[in-house]
Amino acid sequence: MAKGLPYERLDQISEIDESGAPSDVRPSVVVVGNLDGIHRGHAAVLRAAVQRAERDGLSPYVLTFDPHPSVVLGRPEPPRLATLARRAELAKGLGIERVFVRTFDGEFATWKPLRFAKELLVQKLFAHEISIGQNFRFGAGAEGDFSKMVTLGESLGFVTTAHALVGDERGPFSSSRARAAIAAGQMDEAEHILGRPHALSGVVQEGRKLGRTIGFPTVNLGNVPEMLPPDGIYATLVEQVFDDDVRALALGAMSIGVRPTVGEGLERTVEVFLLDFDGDLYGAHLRVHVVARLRGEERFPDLEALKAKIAEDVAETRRILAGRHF
Ligand SMILES: Cc1cc2nc3c(=O)[nH]c(=O)nc-3n(C[C@H](O)[C@H](O)[C@H](O)COP(=O)(O)O)c2cc1C
Ligand SMILES: Nc1ncnc2c1ncn2[C@@H]1O[C@H](COP(=O)(O)OP(=O)(O)OP(=O)(O)O)[C@@H](O)[C@H]1O
Repeated sequence: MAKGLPYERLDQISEIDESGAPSDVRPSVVVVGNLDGIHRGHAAVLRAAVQRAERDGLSPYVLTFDPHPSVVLGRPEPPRLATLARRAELAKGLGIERVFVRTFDGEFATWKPLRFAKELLVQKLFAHEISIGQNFRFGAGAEGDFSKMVTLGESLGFVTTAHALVGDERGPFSSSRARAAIAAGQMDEAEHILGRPHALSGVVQEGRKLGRTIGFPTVNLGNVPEMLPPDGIYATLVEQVFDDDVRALALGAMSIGVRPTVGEGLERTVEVFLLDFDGDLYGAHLRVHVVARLRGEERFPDLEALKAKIAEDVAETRRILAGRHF
């Protein structure tokens, strides 16, 4: 496994058949799916798989795909709720032992359900049980479904369990529903679906340092891989991510936008004013949990007016996040 990655890639292995299984694989319960964001429905399937693995003396594994199958199928890639590394971290937090990733390329997209079940699930991952949600589809043209998996298991020697869909009065929780909530700036709805606030991540970059002159220095996050909510101002909880640890850092008032008060045609930035924090964070890896949307981005007549509004945002951030834990 590549150092520092909480998951293991199956790409070469699945293409070079004679190389056999990845090392040290044990008889397993395998949860299969994109699992983007690991929302509450995914979490229920994962927890149930971990319990069954314990009961039956098996190892609980995840098999997921990268990039998202849409890319190969000619559809635009949906914005990511969580990176592969974060998905693996969340799955492991629920008790999953190993997370395997199969590169989803044009060739893999042509695999029939039988080949998928036989070559990947049984021969590589030693699956004795497969755990999926009722709506799971797999194989070329998405022709495989739960009953297909049951039939395949009967001939290949594994048991398939379908977890009842988990949801609320508006329907099952899904990655698409979480994306729609984020796109609408409904961070409480996103949190309801995900079971935790949507999080952005990135490395702190140099900004224009204008924030200092107005009394609100900000950390600028570069290359955020996760889906951004719409431009505007948000109350956030900020953590610092280290190689083997994640630590609470500060409450943050975050601005996403093009800063119309400062200039015309500026690039979009994601920047956070950290409350009660003083220190150098250039190069630090941060995780920003987006709890609530405060307002849209506005163009103020001058920096004094912007400064007064940011002070209000900060007070509002404190109020909203009072008593909230990281
Ligand atoms: C809580 C907060 C709210 C902000 N709201 C706005 C806004 O409504 N309009 C705007 O033009 N810029 C807004 N900004 C962005 C500021 O213009 C920006 O922080 C400032 O220009 C400093 O930029 P710098 O990173 O280049 O130093 C906001 C920033 C923060 C931290
Ligand atoms: N609400 C849910 N309850 C139980 N299981 C679910 C739920 N949503 C998805 N699953 C199961 O979790 C696994 C991974 O699902 P996947 O990430 O592919 O779907 P999804 O969350 O519905 O995403 P999308 O909205 O992009 O279709 C599948 O086995 C799927 O059936």
